Amino acid sequence: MRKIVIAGNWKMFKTQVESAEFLSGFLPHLEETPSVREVILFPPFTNLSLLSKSLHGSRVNLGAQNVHWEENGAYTGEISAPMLTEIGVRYVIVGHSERRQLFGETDVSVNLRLKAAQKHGLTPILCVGETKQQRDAGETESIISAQLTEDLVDINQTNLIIAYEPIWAIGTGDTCKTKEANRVIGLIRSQLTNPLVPIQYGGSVNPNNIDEIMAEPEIDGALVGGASLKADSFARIVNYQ
Ligand SMILES: O=C[C@H](O)COP(=O)(O)O
Repeated sequence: MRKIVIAGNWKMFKTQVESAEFLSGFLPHLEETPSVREVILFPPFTNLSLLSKSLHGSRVNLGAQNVHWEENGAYTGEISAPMLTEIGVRYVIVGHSERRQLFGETDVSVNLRLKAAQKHGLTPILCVGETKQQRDAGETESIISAQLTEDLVDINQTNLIIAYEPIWAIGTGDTCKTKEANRVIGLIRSQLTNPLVPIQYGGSVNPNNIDEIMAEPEIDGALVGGASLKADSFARIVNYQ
């Protein structure tokens, strides 16, 4: 059985006060959540310590939005895996398209980050996906295949989650059709050596489309941006039917 993983990526949103407000609205809803669903929050780095304490004893896991491959060094603005594990972080997003497009991360550095995460016992969520231009040119499969080939060199597939995030669907309200997301996720799975790797869909997931998305057989969860910022909205997603 593959794991179901529902994750909220807060990106650069929420102060500590706002995070605490979110938790007081969100956590009570988890009493209804089936225990097989893994729930993860990815706040900004500045909120990790606070959430680590607040989530202690709850069923919500904590994740970071990125990790550097070195354990320490002169890398201004970066955070290392031991710094994250020390405060109770268990998951990390690697290769998000915003990191690739806005901050110049490459498949080479994505691979290094994945290795560092795994070496220190973090479970990475590797993000892959195509742009609108690439999709229109019929390049979806080849782009994703190339990303997987380069990103997964020497990566242990027993401690890995993948998120298929078509870039044109992120933050646009233009969700990928569920059948199409299911098809692409099936293709991703066919390229893996471990058939049990959970593969999420991400891109304009919201309370109105989550039931349909999760009804697809290949889709093992969701990586949610905007709709994870409000307690009621993310609770409805986590408690999909
Ligand atoms: O990491 C999350 C994704 O980028 C999706 O963001 P979104 O749900 O706001 O489209």
